[in-house]
Amino acid sequence: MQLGMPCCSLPALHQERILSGRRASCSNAASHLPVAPQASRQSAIHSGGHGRLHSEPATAGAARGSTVVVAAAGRPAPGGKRPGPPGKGSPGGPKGTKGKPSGSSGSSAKPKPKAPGGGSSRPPQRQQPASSSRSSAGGDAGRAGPGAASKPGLSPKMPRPAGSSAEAPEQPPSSALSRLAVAKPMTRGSSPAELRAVAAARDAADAAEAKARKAKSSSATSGSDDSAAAAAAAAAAVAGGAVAGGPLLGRLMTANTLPREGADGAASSSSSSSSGSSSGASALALKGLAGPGAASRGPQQADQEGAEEEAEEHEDLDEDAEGEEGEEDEGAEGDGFLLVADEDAGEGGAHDGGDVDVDGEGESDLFPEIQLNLPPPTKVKVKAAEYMQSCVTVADCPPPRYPEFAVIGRSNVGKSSLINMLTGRKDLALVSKEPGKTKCINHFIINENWYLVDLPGYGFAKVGFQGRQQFETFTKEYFTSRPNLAMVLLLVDASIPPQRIDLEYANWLTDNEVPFTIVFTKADKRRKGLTAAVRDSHVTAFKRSLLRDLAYLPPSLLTSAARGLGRGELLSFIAGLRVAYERSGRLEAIRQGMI
Ligand SMILES: Nc1nc2c(ncn2[C@@H]2O[C@H](COP(=O)(O)OP(=O)(O)OP(=O)(O)O)[C@@H](O)[C@H]2O)c(=O)[nH]1
Ligand SMILES: [Mg+2]
Repeated sequence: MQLGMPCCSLPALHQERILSGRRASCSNAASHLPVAPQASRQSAIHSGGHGRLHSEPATAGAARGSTVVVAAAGRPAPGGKRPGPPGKGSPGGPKGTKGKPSGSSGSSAKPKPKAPGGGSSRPPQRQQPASSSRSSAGGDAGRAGPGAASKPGLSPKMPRPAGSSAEAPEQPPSSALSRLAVAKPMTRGSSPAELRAVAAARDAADAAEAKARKAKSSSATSGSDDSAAAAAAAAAAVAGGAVAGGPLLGRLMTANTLPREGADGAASSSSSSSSGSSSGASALALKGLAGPGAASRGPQQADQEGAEEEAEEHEDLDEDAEGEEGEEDEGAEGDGFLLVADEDAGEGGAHDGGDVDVDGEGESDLFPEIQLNLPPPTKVKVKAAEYMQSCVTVADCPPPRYPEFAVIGRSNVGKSSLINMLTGRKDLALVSKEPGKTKCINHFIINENWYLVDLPGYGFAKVGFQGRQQFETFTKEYFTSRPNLAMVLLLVDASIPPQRIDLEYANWLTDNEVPFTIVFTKADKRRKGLTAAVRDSHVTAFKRSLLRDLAYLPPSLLTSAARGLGRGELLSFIAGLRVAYERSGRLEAIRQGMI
């Protein structure tokens, strides 16, 4: 399968003027992803308990979709409601070494180094505090972003209104793109009855699928046509979906009945099929992400592989990161999730969200994870990775010509480090022990055909309310209005228990139909009391907590920027998303000004 091809040359890209505010019109970056949420069950990682997330009435939640989100991705339709930013935002900033603040949306291409936002002894800072970026000139930095904040009904503290299920995203106006992925089975606020219905639907789908497989295998010997069985399975799934969440859910669940790749990589019959039709799409997801077998080889398992490695000081992180320029990524196939090694304590300081209560009673160990219709895993080589610019408004971002992947998470969770690890560059993004380093929307162009974006972290108390508001505002505005945003990587520190602010952020993304994938970080960390098992329990607890609001979990994987763990897996996942994105036609629509 061919990975995304450059639609235009880099020079051309640089010459193009920065897109001027086209935000809200775009429905959603992910809607185009040929994704299909799926209710496959994953074995769970046993953890000791789980978190109790909100104080909100347990509206059981519905599938809010993360799953859906992931799959669906939609952005709130104009006028749609956007719950206010969840947590507290924190400033952050990539390392500024070379470029100039985005604001330079100007036509020019290469950003000039700008004074380090806080810079220090580091080389030229490429990033600048929001307020200083050009966009800020436009008045963005400190203003209440057009995003959520300015929208009615938004509340910076994310608790979503109970019964928000009714907030089902509106269909974006005349979107020429497939909305398959936008389907949102259920939304938060679903009643317990709805949840039970979802569970029943899942069971029905699973049963139907099993039946179809059985029929297929028997037909193989009997020579009978298995299409009837498959159809029956699909029908059953649809029926289940209808019960649980309506037609859309049924549609999504239908995907469940499609052949999918086995956990071990045993390609299913349709693994190479083209996207689009459900029948052709390989219903499988990347190994270890959402596939049925994922469960068995989930993050936890990853631990076992590298569990004994020693943890490293944060400062040494870069040195340990795997991959050098041009290095071929290994492990995209087969090795599944990575990792883990061990080590020391958390950096402290950055969390102010508070641990989530963990109690773990009675929750199922089976985690229903969304399944994406992506191409088979592939090895990815990062041949080129360059810093482009920094800005604080969507209007000042680079032209939306390529699929874009943004990294978000609490301050100090390892966003910039992950970018360096993925690209195999030590100093592409600015890393610091001090929370709040990244302060702008920093664009990096990879292989000249996709963007990686580093964002300010949230939850950094020291920034103060106003500062958090600022960062949150433009960050969320970015999420909800960047037309080419293909996927958000929500980083969650696996070395600490679930943090309320992370859960809130996940809910916010879901509510706003921003597709996201959870990337657990710092899998290598070890300290007293933090063993691989404890780390796994954090991962499990986080997932369980999410399931209190979502019917399905978004894809997730475990990583360690210090060890390079998860690099191949994540690059492969991104490659698949890029292909899906291209096929969706959304980029083309953006290019043609349709979105
Ligand atoms: N042990 C370990 N430390 C890590 C890992 N990833 C990041 N760190 C350390 O965590 C600290 C913060 O890393 P950053 O990449 O700057 O975090 P960030 O999320 O970009 O932070 P802000 O920009 O402030 O929001 C640094 O000291 C890193 O070395 C990891 O995988 N393992
Ligand atoms: Mg950073």
